[in-house]
Amino acid sequence: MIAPPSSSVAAAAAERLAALATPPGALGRLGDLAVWLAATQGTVPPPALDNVRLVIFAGDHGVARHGVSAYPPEITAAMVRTFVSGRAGVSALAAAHDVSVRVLDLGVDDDLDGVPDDVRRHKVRRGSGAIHLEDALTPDETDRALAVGAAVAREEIAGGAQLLLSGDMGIGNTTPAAALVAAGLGLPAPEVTGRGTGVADDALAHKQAVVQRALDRAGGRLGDPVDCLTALASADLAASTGYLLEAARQGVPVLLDGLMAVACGLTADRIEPGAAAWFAAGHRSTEPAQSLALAKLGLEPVLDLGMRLGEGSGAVAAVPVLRSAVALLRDVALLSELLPPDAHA
Ligand SMILES: Cc1cc2ncn([C@H]3O[C@H](COP(=O)(O)O)[C@@H](O)[C@H]3O)c2cc1C
Ligand SMILES: O=C(O)c1cccnc1
Repeated sequence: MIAPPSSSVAAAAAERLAALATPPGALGRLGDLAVWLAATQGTVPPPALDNVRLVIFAGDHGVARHGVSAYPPEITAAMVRTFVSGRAGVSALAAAHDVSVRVLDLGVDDDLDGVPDDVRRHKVRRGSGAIHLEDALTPDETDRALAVGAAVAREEIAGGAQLLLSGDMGIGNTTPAAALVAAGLGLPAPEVTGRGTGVADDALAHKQAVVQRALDRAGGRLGDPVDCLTALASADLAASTGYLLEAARQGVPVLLDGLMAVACGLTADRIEPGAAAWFAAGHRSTEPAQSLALAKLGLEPVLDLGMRLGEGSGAVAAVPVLRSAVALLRDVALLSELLPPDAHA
């Protein structure tokens, strides 16, 4: 069981919120976020969020060669190069909101020649198994990927991260992510499977069948979250899970993104219950499994913009809202400062 953010700091933050020169409740969810951020940072008011870091976990998925995505797997390596050159969707958002971006290859099916060593040196394997036919990983690869993710979280925390974000890149990855959510929630494939990059109706029906075959193949292992990573996930999703788990263990808050981040967050909370108390949800994705998993974790998304990009983009887009919450709890006067002591109602 992972210890939750400090309840005494949360109480002190709620007291300050109630004393601000605003009507009670007038800040809506910004007030709730400010209290949560204060509790996770351990101080009232919380510090300005100057050090926000995104790590993108990249990898290929054997299932992507089986008609589950609207795009070919070669896009994965091409997008890793695009993150490195700072020209992806999430790069634009991160630059606009002063969020650092680090991309790591856990399982891209390409050598990524010429890409910086920090990106390449975390590779666990080239491509993960096609989950409807075989396990994604060996148990040893799962353990290694979890350990890589945890080590990366510790590195980012040692670098001063006040808030961590995780992003994903891997054509086909909405299929294993949906399977992880189905396993965690005990739901059948049709309820969790979405269109990902935008597959048409016939491909969606096929994708549902693929997810169901993967769940049936995993069988008795669905109750064990680490076994689920081995059977149903991938090196990149296992590493992302290890990263989220370690952030929670270290008491550093995480802003989750879309389906992949939330599927990994759900898996992290299954591995060590209580992890989700350190997570907030950046946005609501169009993928049904993401909303189902958020509901299970008790997380209400900050934004609901119809986004379905991944890469960490929905989390980065929500960072200014979290900074707004902090600014209010830090910088607004107290009602008691406005009025002489005997003028209170
Ligand atoms: C150009 C491009 C950039 C992306 N950036 C993130 N994704 C997103 O789409 C993929 C998941 O959807 P599916 O399971 O349908 O393949 C992942 O790579 C995810 O990060 C992208 C997809 C494409 C095509
Ligand atoms: O939920 C997401 O983040 C998502 C959805 C579709 C495709 N890529 C990512």
